[in-house]
Amino acid sequence: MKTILDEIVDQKRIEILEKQKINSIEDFKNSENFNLPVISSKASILDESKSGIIAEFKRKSPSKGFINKDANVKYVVAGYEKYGASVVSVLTDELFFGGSFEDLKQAKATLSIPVLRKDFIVDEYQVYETKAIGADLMLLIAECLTKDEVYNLAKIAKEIGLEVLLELHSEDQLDKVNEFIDLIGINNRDLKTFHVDIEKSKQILKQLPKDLIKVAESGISDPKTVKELRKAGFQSFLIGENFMKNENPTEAFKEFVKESK
Ligand SMILES: O=C(O)c1ccccc1NCC(=O)[C@H](O)[C@H](O)COP(=O)(O)O
Repeated sequence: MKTILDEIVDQKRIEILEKQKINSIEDFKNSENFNLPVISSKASILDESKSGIIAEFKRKSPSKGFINKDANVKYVVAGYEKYGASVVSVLTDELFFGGSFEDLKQAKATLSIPVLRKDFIVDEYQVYETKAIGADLMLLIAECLTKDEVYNLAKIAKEIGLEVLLELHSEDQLDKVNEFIDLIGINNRDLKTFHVDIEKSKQILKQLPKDLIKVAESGISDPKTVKELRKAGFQSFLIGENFMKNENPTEAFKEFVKESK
């Protein structure tokens, strides 16, 4: 039976074929943003004046449906930066997450901290596209890529100046880590069942390469969990729904940061 992740990846491949009729990789290389320097997420996360949190702008999700459909991207991300986010993550998938390139472009135009393109990257076309829309950091999800695919996509990303966050969900994906990866995320959410288990992050942590920045991802809703995960060795925390489910995500973020110190 097809999982939601399979469905998302199938849809991505359809979208790529359609997009290739409109823009080529050459077009991306000639675009305005392509040669602009990226802002380093590694440096921003290691900057102790910030919270270590990668705060996410997320309108809806397959696990929860609509979260905050009409949120104002500029307002929300400006608040994230003001109250101490290290990086802002923006969903760019439209069908399953209600995101868009426009959301990411508006976020980028508002912020001086790095922006993560949160999407399902399965083809080199999307890597060039990620740079062209102005992202600083790109996500690769080990669960939907082979070891060779992770290697090739991350290598291209590095060649064009992007930083790469590789997301793992289990120990058996550790062999997909390579020299082009900058940050490793452990996703607490099983992308097949949507079950969230915070212990997942801690279990895999000890086996991760020492020199890479470690990000605990998904299902974090209690500032105490951040304290716990920081103590265990995580430097960063990717959190979306817990802020976006509020009418004012910025206020929720501000309070959360205060309590997670
Ligand atoms: O969020 C989902 O339902 C989801 C389903 C299938 C694939 C990916 C999914 N989420 C993407 C993410 O990585 C999360 O948005 C991110 O880690 C933040 O999680 P949360 O704090 O739980 O919103």
